[in-house]
Amino acid sequence: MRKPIIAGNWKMYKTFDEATQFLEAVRDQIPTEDKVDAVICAPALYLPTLVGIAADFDLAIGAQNMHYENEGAFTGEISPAQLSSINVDYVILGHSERREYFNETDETVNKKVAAALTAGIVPIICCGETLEERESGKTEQKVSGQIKAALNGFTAEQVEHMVIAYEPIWAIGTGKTATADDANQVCGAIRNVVEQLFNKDCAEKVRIQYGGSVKPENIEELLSKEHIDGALVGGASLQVDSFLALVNKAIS
Ligand SMILES: O=C(CO)COP(=O)(O)O
Repeated sequence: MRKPIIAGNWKMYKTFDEATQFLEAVRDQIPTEDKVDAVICAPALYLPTLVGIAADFDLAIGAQNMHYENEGAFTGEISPAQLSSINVDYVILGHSERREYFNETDETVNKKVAAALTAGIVPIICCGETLEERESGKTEQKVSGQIKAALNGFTAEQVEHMVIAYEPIWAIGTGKTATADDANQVCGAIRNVVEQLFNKDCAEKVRIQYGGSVKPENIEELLSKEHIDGALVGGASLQVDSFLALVNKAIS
C-alpha cells in the first residue's frame, strides 16, 4: 500500500508574509496520523524560514527547481547542496512550465534527479503531454519517453523512493481535469515503464501523482484509482482551507 502524497506547488505566488501566515494557519490543523505526506513547494526565497516553521509539525518543504551542480559560476541558480544544507526534503524537477519557458530538457532533468539523490532530496519528476499530443494519440509515447530519460542510470532501490507526477499540460491552470480514468490509465502506463526498466517491486512502490486542476471536489475520485497515489496541486494549494481539504481527503 503506497502512502498518498499531496504536494502544493505554489509557483511564483505569495509574498513572504502570506507564505509564513499560511504555514502558521496549517500548523494546528494538519493531520497528525502518519497516513499522508503533505508537502509545500514554495518560492526558493522563503525556504529556510518555512523549513524552520514546519520543523515541529507534519509538513515537508520542497523547492520548485534546482541546478544539477553543487556549486559554480551559475548566477541566479540554487544548488542541491544548498537546498540540503537548509533541510529541504523535496524538489520538483522537469515541471512543464520550466520545460516550456526555461529550457529544461530531458537531459537536464536526468542530471538533476541524480543530483537530488546525492543531496538526499526526494525528486518529484514531472511529465505530461500537450493537447496536440493527446489529440494525436501520442500521450503514452510522450510521457514514457520523458520518464525513461529522467530515470536513466538509476537502480530500482533508488527509483522506488522517487515521486513521479503526471501533469497533462492542457489541464494545468485551465480548470480542465483529465477524467480520473484517463489519468489512471496514463499513471498505469508510467508504472509499466518503471516495471520494464527496473522490476515489479519497484513499480509497485514508486508513487505517482496526478496534477492539473486538482481541487477538493475532484481529488477523491482521482485517488480512488489504482495507480494514482497523490496530487501535485497548483491553484488549490494556495488557500489554507483547500490545501487542508486535499490533505484530509487523501486519508479518508
Ligand atoms: O502545475 C500544476 C502543479 O504543478 C497544476 O496546477 P493547477 O493545480 O493550478 O492546475
